[in-house]
Amino acid sequence: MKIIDGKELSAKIRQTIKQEVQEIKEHGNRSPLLSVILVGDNPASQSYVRGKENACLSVGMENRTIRLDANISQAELIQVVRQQNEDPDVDGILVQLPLPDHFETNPVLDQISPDKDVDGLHPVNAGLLLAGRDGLLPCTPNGVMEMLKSIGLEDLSGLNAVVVGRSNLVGKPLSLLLQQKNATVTMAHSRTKDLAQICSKADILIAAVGRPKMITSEYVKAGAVVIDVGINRMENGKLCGDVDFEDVKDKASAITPVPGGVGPMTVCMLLMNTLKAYKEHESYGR
Ligand SMILES: NC(=O)C1=CN([C@@H]2O[C@H](COP(=O)(O)OP(=O)(O)OC[C@H]3O[C@@H](n4cnc5c(N)ncnc54)[C@H](OP(=O)(O)O)[C@@H]3O)[C@@H](O)[C@H]2O)C=CC1
Ligand SMILES: Nc1nc(=O)c2c([nH]1)NC[C@@H]1CN(c3ccc(C(=O)N[C@@H](CCC(=O)O)C(=O)O)cc3)C=[N+]21
Repeated sequence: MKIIDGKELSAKIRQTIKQEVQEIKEHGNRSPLLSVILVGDNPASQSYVRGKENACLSVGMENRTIRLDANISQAELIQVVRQQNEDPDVDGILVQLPLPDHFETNPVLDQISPDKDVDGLHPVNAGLLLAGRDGLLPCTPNGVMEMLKSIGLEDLSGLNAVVVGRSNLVGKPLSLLLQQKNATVTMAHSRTKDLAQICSKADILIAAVGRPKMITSEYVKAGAVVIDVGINRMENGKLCGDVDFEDVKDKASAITPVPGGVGPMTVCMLLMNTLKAYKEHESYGR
């Protein structure tokens, strides 16, 4: 069984991003800039945002974190998003989710200019993905595809993929990307009947649910590739995936760990999207 090391793979990809950023700056151009908007003081969100700041630093990109009080209004938050849209130095805008309860998420995300939507969550980018056209892809799904590519799974013709979870952030876009690569995709969710039986037909099994260790060996076909997107914080403070790693590892042909799996790839794809947005911005000479 092979462990797909997301930390190692993301470090490798970050290295190429770093080189490109360096070349950009050596030619006297401005640096790509990611702007992260954090509302409130949710500890998990704060830690993710620090992770994004460090990632930008590690590749020499500029980073701006806008920390806002949890009590600001929806209108005030939208004003901040608009300022970032209008700022020509800003290539990428990310509104850290979840927002505090009194905000409506979709109307806020809808305000992000699609060309700066490095999370790939704006309806325009979601629509481009659905249509199989070029746009900014959501980071976690894109990171999973990179992990599959790294073990030689690029064309998925003839393979069955089962994605457990159908969120707009992960399950739904990932299902589309897998299908684009010619996998035969099943999207499973909380209303799915006989989940274990369906999962056990998968050559590629993806867990994006948010239930610690729910995927045990009975869900897994011998030799399957198992990708664990879940990030669950346990009472002891440790992170745990949706897959019961110890139980599944000897049955799978390849498996991603948590931590050190999909999480670091997500952050890496965010940098890649910011660089992509930068290139688009520069070539259109705004
Ligand atoms: N590694 C990373 O970078 C990232 C990790 N995550 C993690 O991935 C996980 C999923 O995130 P996200 O998609 O945002 O979560 P959501 O809560 O938005 O979606 C969860 C999905 O799982 C389904 N589900 C819930 N319970 C079951 C069940 N018992 N059996 C089958 N399906 C079930 C839900 O079904 P239904 O639609 O019917 O409700 C839903 O589609 C979380 O642990 C999250 O922390 C998220 C983003 C990035
Ligand atoms: N607008 C928005 N976009 C997101 O992409 C987004 C979000 N909001 N809100 C929360 C989720 C979650 N998410 C993670 C990113 C990195 C790790 C990550 O790097 N995890 C490390 C461990 C980090 C640690 O130790 O805490 C790992 O798995 O090895 C995890 C989870 C992005 N999300």
